[in-house]
Order: sequence, then C-alpha cells, then structure tokens
Amino acid sequence: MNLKLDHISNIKSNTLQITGSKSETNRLLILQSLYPQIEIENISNSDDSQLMQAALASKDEVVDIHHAGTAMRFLTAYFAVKKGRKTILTGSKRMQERPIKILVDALRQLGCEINYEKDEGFPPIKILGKDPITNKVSLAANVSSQYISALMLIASSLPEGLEIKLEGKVTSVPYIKMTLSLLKDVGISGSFENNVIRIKPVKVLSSKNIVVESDWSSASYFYSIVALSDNKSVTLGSYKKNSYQGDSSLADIYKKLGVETTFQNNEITLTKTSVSNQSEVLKLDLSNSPDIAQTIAVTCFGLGKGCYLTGLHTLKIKETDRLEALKTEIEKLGGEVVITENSLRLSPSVSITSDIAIDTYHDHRMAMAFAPLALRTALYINDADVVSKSYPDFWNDLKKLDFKVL
Ligand SMILES: O=C(O)C1=C[C@@H](OP(=O)(O)O)[C@@H](O)[C@H](O)C1
Ligand SMILES: C=C(OP(=O)(O)O)C(=O)O
Repeated sequence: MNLKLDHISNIKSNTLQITGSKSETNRLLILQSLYPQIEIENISNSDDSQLMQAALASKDEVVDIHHAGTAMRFLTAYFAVKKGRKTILTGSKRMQERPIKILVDALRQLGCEINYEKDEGFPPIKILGKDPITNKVSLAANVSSQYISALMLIASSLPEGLEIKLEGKVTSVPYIKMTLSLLKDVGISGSFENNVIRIKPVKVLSSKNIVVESDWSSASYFYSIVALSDNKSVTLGSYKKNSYQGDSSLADIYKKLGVETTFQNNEITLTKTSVSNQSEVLKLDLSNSPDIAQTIAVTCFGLGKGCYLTGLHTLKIKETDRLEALKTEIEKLGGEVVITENSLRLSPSVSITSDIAIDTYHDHRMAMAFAPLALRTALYINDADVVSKSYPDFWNDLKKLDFKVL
C-alpha cells in the first residue's frame, strides 16, 4: 500500500491513546509464559507483540517471527532452556541478515544446543532445549542489548539463576535497565553493577498485575508533528514521568526543537513553543535511544536545522540499514547528509522538494519518521503498511490530527 500525504498547513489539536510499549510487552509475555501468575494490561497491539504471543502459544517445530527483533532474540534464549523441545526459529529475509551469534555463543556456554540452518551467525537456527550446565555467562555488550535482555528474562527460571558478565562498551543501556525493572516488578530480584548482572532463581511467583506504559518510541512522531506545527498541541496517553523506556528522553530532547512536555493524570501534552536557537546545530549522542534517531533527523530537516547525531552504531543492523536509508530519502527531498558507521550529520537546509515518494525498506520507523513532513510539503510513503510492526493505528491517528492521508 502506497499512500499520499497532502500538504497541510497545520494540525488539529487532539488527544490520542497510544498502544502499550512493544519492548515492555514482549518482555512481560516471556515472563508470563514462565510464570503464569502474571497478568498484563495495555498489551501492545503491534505485529511484533502478536508474533510473540503466537510463538509462545505454538506447539509447532518451526516458529517464524517475521521482522520482530525482540521476539527473535528473547525466544532464542527461551527455547534454548526448554528441556527436550526442538525448535527451528526463523524470520523474514531481513531477520536472516540480523546477527545472533553473540547470543548463541552465550547460550552455548550454558550448554545449550543451537545450530545454524543457513549462514553461520544468523537465523534460522535449530534449537534443542537443554538444562544449563553452569550459572555464569559472559558476552559482548556493544552490538545489541537484546541479547542481554534475552538472558536476563530466562535467568530466574534456571535452577541457580544467572550471572551475566558484560564485555566492552554497553549499548542501549536503558533497555537492560527496563528488563531489570520489570523483573523486579513481578517479584524477581536482580542487580546490575560494574557490568555484571545477577538474577536470583525463582520457582513460583505470587500473582501480579502489570500495566504496560504506552510506547514512547511511538510518541516520537507526535513530538515531530508538534515541532513542525504552528502553535498546536497533542495529548497522548498513558504515560508516566518515571518511565522504564529510554525513549522518554524525548521530553528533554524536543525542548531544543520547540516542544514543551507537561505530565498530568497519566497523559502527556506536547505543546509548540519556539525553537530557541535555530542556527545552532543540534548535537546528540543517541546510543541510549537508537529508535528515535530517524524521527529526530527528519524533524531537524523539516525545521531547516542542522544536526549531528552520534552513537548510531546499532542502526545498520536494524529493520534496514537506517543510516543509509535516512541519507537516501532525505537527499531525495533536497537535504544534505553525511553518514559514518556510527553518526549522521545533516546540513541546515532551506527548501524541501515536493511530491517525492519515500521508500521505507520494510522499516516501520522510516514510514512514521517521514510522515510529519506533510506539514511542509506533499509527499508519498511507499509500503505504508509497514507501520504495523510497532504501531498499527498510526495512519488513523494522523487522520485524527487532520492529516490528509490518501
Ligand atoms: O530490548 C528492546 O526492546 C529493544 C532494544 C533496542 O535494540 P538494541 O539493543 O539492539 O539497540 C531497540 O532498538 C529495539 O527497538 C528494542
Ligand atoms: C529496532 C527495532 O525493533 P527490533 O530490533 O525489535 O526488530 C525497532 O522497533 O525500531
């Protein structure tokens, strides 16, 4: 499905209910499978969470998780310690290019039997569930925090718990802390100090009802829309001031892009103020919140503001190579972008080319990050249904703000 977004001069202020965080949901779904006493509210309606639910319910040998990175990584660990269970875990063409070796090697240290079905180091993988032979494991922490969260999520179900030693510079740290916080919320104790994570064993938990906070990465697109609007505001529910999600740093980051955030009764209201220093290049290290890099780059482009984003080393192995994709699409619109292995520099620009078709490369965030530019010019979004990976209601929600989605 290709969409046209007509040029709009402003939005209508409105209130939207955003679906639950897919990161929190997918962690809690694994924990619920291990401890059925856990009840979850405000589950994400994303494809990735639906795929996780289907995979956990499946009795089939082949489990296909399509594009869902967290499902791939978390389920690898989950099935690896399900004694006697045989699973072939596979995913989309892109998933088969996203590395998993660091996690597989860590699970092999525990005595798990995992083999590659095609290319060494990549899905699909064949897993034969085994009991662990040790309670200690070490792994590189600079490629994806999802490998670490995967181990943390199964840790308490192992007879002696788990000690996880992180090697190298730890990336996407808030996601590791989110895992630890959710473990604590359901009643599992653990610690994360000096690059060592320790999780205690737990056989049975008492009943727990956990409410998933709404998705902050999804909120990022409304920060961008408000930044590009003319004195409008958007209210989003349900959010907390003390979020587990690292992307809640949006509230601080967007102050510099002219958006004020106020918290009231589980809602956030984003209100347009003025961009304080238009000519100043926005410099940010996004190693703690990689998923909002595309949104921020496109907001800056829409504002005609330069930015220099660093800490982007994980972007190349996500749904697409997001650095290449951003450069290609922003340049189609007339911008100037320089990328390295871990950074993106956008020059301040003046005009935006109209009626360009944005390619999305099977990446939900490419579609959603570019949509706010309708406040500047008419544009097309190719394969617009990719948004369902994290935010199936996205286009409908834009219509509620008076976007002309055709
Ligand atoms: O644990 C999680 O829920 C996630 C961790 C991050 O991945 P990396 O740790 O691979 O950067 C993030 O990009 C992804 O969308 C969700
Ligand atoms: C990178 C993402 O997801 P995943 O790694 O779970 O596929 C994302 O949602 O931006």
